[in-house]
Amino acid sequence: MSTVNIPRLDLNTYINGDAESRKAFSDAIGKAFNETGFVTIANHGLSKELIDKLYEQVKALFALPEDVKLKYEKPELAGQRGYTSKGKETAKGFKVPDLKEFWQIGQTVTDNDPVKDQYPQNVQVTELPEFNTVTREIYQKLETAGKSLLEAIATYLGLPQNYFDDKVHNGNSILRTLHYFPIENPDAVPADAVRAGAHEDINLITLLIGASADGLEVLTRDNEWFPVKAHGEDIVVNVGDMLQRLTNNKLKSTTHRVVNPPKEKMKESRYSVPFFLHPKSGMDLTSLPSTIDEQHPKLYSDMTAGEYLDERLREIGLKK
Ligand SMILES: O=C(O)CCC(=O)C(=O)O
Ligand SMILES: [Fe+2]
Repeated sequence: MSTVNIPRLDLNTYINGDAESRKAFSDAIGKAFNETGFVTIANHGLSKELIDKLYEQVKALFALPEDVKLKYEKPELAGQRGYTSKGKETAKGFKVPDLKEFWQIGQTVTDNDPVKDQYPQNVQVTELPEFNTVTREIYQKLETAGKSLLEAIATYLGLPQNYFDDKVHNGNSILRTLHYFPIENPDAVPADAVRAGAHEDINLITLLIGASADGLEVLTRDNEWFPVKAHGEDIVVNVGDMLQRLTNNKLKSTTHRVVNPPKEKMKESRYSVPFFLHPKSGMDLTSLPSTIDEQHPKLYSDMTAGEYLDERLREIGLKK
């Protein structure tokens, strides 16, 4: 098996570090994003207590009766808020849906904000008030950590440190709480059905809580699947297609998947919570001129983040 550069980086050395530590952090995240598209991050600002509280609520949510969960499903919102039941999302290019159910929480802005109309209201779980509050807190903390990571990436790309700030301020990010449900009858599962089929994320970067549970794998340059292991409460951060597009493939949106457990563990649930960091829909994703040259010809057409998201949601079956 090939070795893969997924370094463990300490975000505190960037946020509170001197110029030299900040540069070292930018260089390391840029190099890893160029080579494998993945890093793990320690000291991200989320305490163990907060993460434990989150998972307690996530488990309680998915343990609600089916009919209660279904009343929160909003196909008219393309699954972007509230509940998405089993069998709804299919990875691009796959025929069989993923073996998962999930709940999504979006951005909240003040009533007079120019982007207010673009964001549907979040769906509140009346049965679990604490679910609503803890996921809001997690959303805000991951958004803050994500902004620092984007600063470091901007520096690596030779852009002003604040390049992404106005683009992601009040952006269209999504917090997804995921339940990969127990498989009661492994023999009845179609051979090609997996927890999450091989895919790339749509957004700029993804911050994932809970990847310490087995199952997440990345596809290496040698076309081999390599397991991602996070230490303790560390989060996993990876490049999405929007950042890959902006950088004309200099930063790689690496294909990843979540495999099914061995047969004897199929009756166990797996939970995870990714935060898909999106910009506002108006962000221009035209590849940066500095990433285009004779060796690296321009690969993508020019599009805004909003146009691109629409195209992708149709491809994965969430938008009709
Ligand atoms: O559950 C995981 O570990 C990863 C989930 C994922 O890749 C996604 O939802 O895009
Ligand atoms: Fe993903």
